[in-house]
Amino acid sequence: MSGKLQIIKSLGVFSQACAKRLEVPYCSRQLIASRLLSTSHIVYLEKERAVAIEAVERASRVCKAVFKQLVNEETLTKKDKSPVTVADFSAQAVVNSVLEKHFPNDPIVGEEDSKDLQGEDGRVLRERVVELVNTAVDKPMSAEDVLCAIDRGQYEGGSSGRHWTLDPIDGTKGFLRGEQFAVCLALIVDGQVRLGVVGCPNLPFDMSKPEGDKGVLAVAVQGQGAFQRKLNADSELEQRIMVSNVEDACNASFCESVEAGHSNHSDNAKIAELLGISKQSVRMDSQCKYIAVARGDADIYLRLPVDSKYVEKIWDHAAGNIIIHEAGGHVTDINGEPLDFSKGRTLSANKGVIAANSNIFETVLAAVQTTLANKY
Ligand SMILES: Nc1ncnc2c1ncn2[C@@H]1O[C@H](COP(=O)(O)O)[C@@H](O)[C@H]1OP(=O)(O)O
Ligand SMILES: [Mg+2]
Repeated sequence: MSGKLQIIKSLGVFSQACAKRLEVPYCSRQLIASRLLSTSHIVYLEKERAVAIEAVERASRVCKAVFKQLVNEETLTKKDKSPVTVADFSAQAVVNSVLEKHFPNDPIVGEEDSKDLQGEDGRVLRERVVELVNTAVDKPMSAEDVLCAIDRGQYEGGSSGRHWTLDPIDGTKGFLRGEQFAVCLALIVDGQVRLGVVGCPNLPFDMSKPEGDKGVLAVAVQGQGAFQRKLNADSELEQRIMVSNVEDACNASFCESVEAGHSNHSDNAKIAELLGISKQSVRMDSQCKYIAVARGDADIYLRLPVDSKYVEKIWDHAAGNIIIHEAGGHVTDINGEPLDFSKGRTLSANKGVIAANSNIFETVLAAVQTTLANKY
């Protein structure tokens, strides 16, 4: 069989999904095939994309169930961190077991390990996690299976081969406040992020209707654009998302961490002043900020260091980074360097993060560098 024919045959299983993303009606397989053949990278990572979406949707369902309980539960004070801990471990076990089923040889850099769930000290937490995980997987998992699944996340990362990186709940503070949090999964190949999926269970689907449907799944594969769909909805319909087209930085709006301990609010304020920005900044926890910029809800994401010691982790940025790029935006650190995901579990070659649309990026970077001159 010729190479061309082989590609067309292999299109059978996913041509409908591709049609959705190409924004063409689901039409003849031949038409889709001709489009795919003319841009052959579009078929790249199709299975990985589908599996990552499934994993993030399952884990998001688990997190959302705990989140709802936490928000409604009167007996739990928000100071009790155990619900988010249970959801965090459970989400990592669920994602890792989905990945293991489909890609048993792929290592995973995950935020959590099973230490706190071991032995008699970890028994209560372990039992709660095992029960929750079993609400979200097809095949029952024993306590041992769950601990093993969590510990598949201990890979050290690096610059060669492929691995996944997972933040099972990014924005735990937002989760506990009843606000934004995200399940974030990315695939890194030879040090480059190729696929990112972010599940935002509490983010309005349409920011102009903040009280409308909540739950967004954002996804991007390198070279294929960024998309959003409703999280855990019956429909798999996807909408292309794009960064804003603001051309003058003074008309832009900032998106920043709620936590002043994660990103320097006072430096952000100085930069806003320098750029002539008068709009109030949007404060939000987690990688939801990347999604807000990727779909034009805000124009600039600044994550400025609060001290010289903190080193960012790859799971906190990989998925958001590719989604911004594929939505037409730009991401670098405060020195204008691309985020380097080849250094292991951390972004040890970078300091801080700046994301914005391409029109204003250079102006924003210059303002950041003027403000932070010689500080880090
Ligand atoms: N000093 C710090 N600077 C930047 N990020 C931090 C710092 N301390 C913790 N974080 C991380 O910020 C992320 C949440 O960011 P955001 O404010 O945007 O929601 C978490 O993953 C958190 O990591 P950890 O979960 O290990 O505490
Ligand atoms: Mg995180």
